[in-house]
Amino acid sequence: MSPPAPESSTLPLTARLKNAGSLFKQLPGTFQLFWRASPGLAVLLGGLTLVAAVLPAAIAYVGKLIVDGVVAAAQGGDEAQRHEVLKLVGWEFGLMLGSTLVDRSLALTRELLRANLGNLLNERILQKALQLELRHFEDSSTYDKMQNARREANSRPLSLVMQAFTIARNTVTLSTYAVLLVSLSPWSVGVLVLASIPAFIAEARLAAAGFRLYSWRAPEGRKLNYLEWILTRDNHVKEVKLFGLGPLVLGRYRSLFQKFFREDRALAQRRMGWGLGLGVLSLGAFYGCYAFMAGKAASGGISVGDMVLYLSVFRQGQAAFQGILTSIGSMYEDALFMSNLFSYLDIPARAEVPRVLPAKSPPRGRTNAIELRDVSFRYAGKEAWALRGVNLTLRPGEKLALVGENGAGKSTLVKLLLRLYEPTEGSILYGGVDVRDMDVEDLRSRFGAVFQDFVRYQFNVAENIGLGHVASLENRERIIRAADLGGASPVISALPQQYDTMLGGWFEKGQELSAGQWQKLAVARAFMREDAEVLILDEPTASIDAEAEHALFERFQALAADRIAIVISHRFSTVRMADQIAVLHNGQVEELGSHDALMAKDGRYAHLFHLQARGYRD
Ligand SMILES: Nc1ncnc2c1ncn2[C@@H]1O[C@H](COP(=O)(O)OP(=O)(O)OP(=O)(O)O)[C@@H](O)[C@H]1O
Repeated sequence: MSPPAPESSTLPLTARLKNAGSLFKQLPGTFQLFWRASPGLAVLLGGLTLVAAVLPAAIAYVGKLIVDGVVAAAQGGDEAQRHEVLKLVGWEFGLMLGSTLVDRSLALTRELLRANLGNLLNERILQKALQLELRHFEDSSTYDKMQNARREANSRPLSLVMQAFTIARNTVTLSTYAVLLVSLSPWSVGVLVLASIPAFIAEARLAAAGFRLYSWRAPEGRKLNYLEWILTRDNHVKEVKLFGLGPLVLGRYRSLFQKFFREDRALAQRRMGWGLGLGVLSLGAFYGCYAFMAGKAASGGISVGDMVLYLSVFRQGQAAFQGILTSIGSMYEDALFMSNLFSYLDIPARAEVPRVLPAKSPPRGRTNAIELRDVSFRYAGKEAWALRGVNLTLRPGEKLALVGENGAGKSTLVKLLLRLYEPTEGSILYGGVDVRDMDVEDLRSRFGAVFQDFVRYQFNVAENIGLGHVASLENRERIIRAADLGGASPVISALPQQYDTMLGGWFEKGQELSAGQWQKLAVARAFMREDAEVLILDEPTASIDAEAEHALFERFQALAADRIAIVISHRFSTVRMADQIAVLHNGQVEELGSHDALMAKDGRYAHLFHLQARGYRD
C-alpha cells in the first residue's frame, strides 16, 4: 500500500496553507447541517458553552478572595472577617454547583444533537445512494467514499462542531484568565503561549497522518469486511466447509488485521513521543513561572491569594490552551472526513436526468416499439466492447429470445434497455423517443423484469411479491393474482402463515425457501406490474424444474400476448417459442430470425440447438 499523496511536511508552505484553508471550508457546510438537525438544541448548546466559558475565571477569582480573606482573618481578624470568608465559600459552592449543572446540560445537549445529526446525515447518505447509478456502485472509489461516509456519519460532523465550540469556549476562558493574569505578570502570558506552539504543530501533523492512514485503508478495510462476511454468512458456509477455506480466509484476515495494527501502533507511538516531549516542555515552563511567583509571594511582593490565583489560572490556562490546540488538530481530521462526505454527497448523478426538459413520454398502452440503432457499449475502464453495433427492432406483441454463450452481452443489453447504463455509441428508441429523453422512472415503470440475480428480500411473502408494484403493496388480491401467474401459489399455500410467512434466515421465524421457490416469487413480483408494456425474463427458469418451466411459459405466452417480451435463456425448448431469436456472439448479433429460419440457416443457432437436443436424448 503506497501513500497516494506526499507527506504534508514535504509540501511547500503555500501548498500546506492552501490545504489547511480548504479544510476550514468544510465548516460552513457542517454548521449548516448542525443547524438543520435541530435549531433549538444548537442555540442551547451555544448559550451553555458561553456560560461554561466564563465560570472558571469567576471560580478562580472567588478562590483568591477566600485565601486572602483567610490569611487576613488568621492574622487577627474579627468575627466580621470570618463571616465574610464563609460567605465567599458559599459563593464558590454556588458557582461550582452552577458549573456542574452547566457541564451536565452540555453533555445531554450533545447527546441529543448526536442522535439528530446522525439521523439527518444517514438519511442523506442513503438518499444519495438512491440517486446514484449502477456504474457508481461498480466503481470502487465511489464505493469507498460511501462506506467511509456511512462509517463516520454518526461521529465526525458532531465532533467537528463540538471542537469549534470547544475552541470558542476555551478562547473566552483564556481571555478572562488573561485579564486576571496580565495584572499579576504580563510576561507569563507570553510564556504560556510560546510553550504551547510546538504542540499545535505536532497535533496538526499527526492528525493529517491519521487521516491519510484511514483513507488509504478504505479499500483494504472493505477487504477485511469481505473476509469476515465469507466466514459468517449462511450462504457461504457450505463451500467454506467443503473446500476447507476457514484457515485460509482466517489467515488472510489475520495478516490484514496485523498490518492495520502495526500502522496504528506506529502512529500511536509517534503521538506518544511528541506528547511526552511537549508535555515536559510545558511542565518546565509552568514550574519556571511558579518558582518566580512563589519567590515573589515569599518576599511579600504579592499576596498569598494572588499566588494561589496565579497558580490555578496558569495551570488551567495552560490546559485551556492545550485544549484549543488539540481541538484544532481534531478539527483538521474531522474536516478531512467531512470533505470526503461532502464529495460523496456532491457526486453528480447526471445520467438519470433526462436530456431534454420537459422529458418526453411516449403514449401509455401496448403500442410502443423498441428500436436499438447501432448500439455499442463498453464498461468504464474496459477495452473490450460488451456490445458492438447491435440493431434490433421489437414491435408491440413480439417476443424476442436472446441466446449466446456466457459473457456474450445478453444481460448488458437488458441493462441498457432499462437505462441502468447509457449506450457508448448509438441509441435506443422507445416508442420513437430516445430513452435518454425520457424520465427514467417513466421508462422503468413500463417494464416488468426478473433478473438473473434477483433479490431474496428478507420480508414476508406478500411483500416479496408486492414490491413489484409498490403502490399495490397492500393490495392482497393483486398479490394473489401475481402469485398465481408466477406459479408461486402452491409454494405459498404450503407455508405456515401463507402470505404472511416471514422469509429468509436473517430474522426470527424466517422460513428458508429453495432456489426454485425463491425464483417463483421473483417471477410473481414481475407479474405485479399488470400494466407493464414490456416483460423481461433473464434466465427465469434456471432453478425451476421442467414441469414448472413449461407451465410458466404457457402462462407467460398468454400474459405477454400483446406486450413485448424479452427472454434470455440457455434452454432451447423455451427459446424456440419466441418470434425472433437473436444469437449474440462477442457482443454482436450474429444471427437473427425465427427458430425455423435459423434452423434452416444451419449456423451457430442450429449447432447449439442440436448439441442440446443430443444432450437430452443421450
Ligand atoms: N459490471 C461490469 N463491469 C465490467 N465488465 C462487465 C460488467 N458486467 C459484465 N461485464 C463484461 O461484459 C461482457 C458481457 O457480459 P454480460 O453479463 O452481458 O454477458 P451475458 O451474455 O449476460 O452472460 P451470462 O450468460 O453469463 O449471463 C462480459 O465480457 C463481461 O465480462
